[in-house]
Amino acid sequence: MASNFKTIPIIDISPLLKKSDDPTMSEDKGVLEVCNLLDRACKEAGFFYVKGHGIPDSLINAVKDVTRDFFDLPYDEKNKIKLSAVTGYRGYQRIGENITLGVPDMHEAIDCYREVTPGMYGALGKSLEGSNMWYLFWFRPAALMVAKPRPCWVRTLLIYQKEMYIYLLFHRAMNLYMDKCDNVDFRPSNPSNFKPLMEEYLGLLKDLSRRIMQGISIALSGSPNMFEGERAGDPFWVMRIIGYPALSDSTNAMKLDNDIGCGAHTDYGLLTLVNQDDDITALQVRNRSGEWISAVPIPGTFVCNIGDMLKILSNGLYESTLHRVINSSPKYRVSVAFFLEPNFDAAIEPLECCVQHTGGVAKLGRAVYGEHLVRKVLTNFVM
Ligand SMILES: N=C(N)NCCCC[C@H](N)C(=O)O
Ligand SMILES: O=C(O)CCC(=O)C(=O)O
Ligand SMILES: [Fe+2]
Repeated sequence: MASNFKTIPIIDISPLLKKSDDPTMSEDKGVLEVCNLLDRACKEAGFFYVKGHGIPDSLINAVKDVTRDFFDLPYDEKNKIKLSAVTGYRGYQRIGENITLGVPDMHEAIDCYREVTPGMYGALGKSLEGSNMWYLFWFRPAALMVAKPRPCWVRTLLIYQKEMYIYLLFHRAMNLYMDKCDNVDFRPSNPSNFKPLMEEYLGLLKDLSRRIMQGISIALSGSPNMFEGERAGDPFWVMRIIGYPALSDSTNAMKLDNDIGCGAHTDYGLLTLVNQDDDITALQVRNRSGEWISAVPIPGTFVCNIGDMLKILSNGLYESTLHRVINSSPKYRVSVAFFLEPNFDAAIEPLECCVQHTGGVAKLGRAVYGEHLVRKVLTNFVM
């Protein structure tokens, strides 16, 4: 239900954050003002900037710096944490590996997901089983061999599932071991603070996005905790660490054929928070008449947008707006997108309060979030 918006609103959410632990928050005047602004933004654009979010600028910038450091590494180094089916689709994807609308995207990225342990979500979660790859392991190939198909006599002993289990345990043990060994020879120094920095950031963004969801609950005339419990009380999350080559980057032959950093798409979950480079305008948002409106960087803010699951929950009152990225600047652009999602196994359907606000009929069908995500992930890559 997006409108013909020309600009993306900026919302100071500090009054909402101040009251997020207060059970009577929905009676607070300051909170209600923020919720009104959220409601308008979610109806009109499905996009807004948030300021007054409390995440220090120094951390926001350090996350982008470490991202740039990673993508500056030679390709062979980056590929040591290569994304594949075996890693649960976590890790590094080179330029052109992610596909949108059938076209290779001109970005490279590290995809991270909440850890999925073997059997955690049964068959639904199988393809995403794994934990994130924060280190460039020189002994990772050895770990991968544990999970690779073996000669027949071994295969009869170790069926794929067992191999996977061993691999995941090994991977986790390596992570624990690496955490303990600061500055030991084999520990890559590139970038040395990658994991602790990203994990600190993740922790804060999970918390922040859940608090914004409280505001959205109130905006939808529900209780502040409408998204807790079975819907998103144990939320899944996704983080994409992304780099977009500069227009003039002649090292990238594919760039000649396609200048789209990321093709037009909607996000899959509830709410996305994008931390983008301050000096390059590249993210574009589509309004109802099909015009592309730039989400010009505003330092110190996050660009926030609605995902497919919140569109369903709101019975279409809020739009998961199409957006794309085109980096036509002569500089390499980085962004880090955090996605708050529902519980992995949540069955998502229009909320009663939203059905009432939209003519009394459920316009959108039910979806199991994990199925939606897995369907997307499995069609996003050529491998
Ligand atoms: N989790 C998110 N939003 N990922 C977006 C990735 C880029 C779009 C993807 N190839 C697609 O076609 O959906
Ligand atoms: O890089 C950006 O600004 C946005 C990225 C994005 O839309 C996504 O990864 O879903
Ligand atoms: Fe997106």
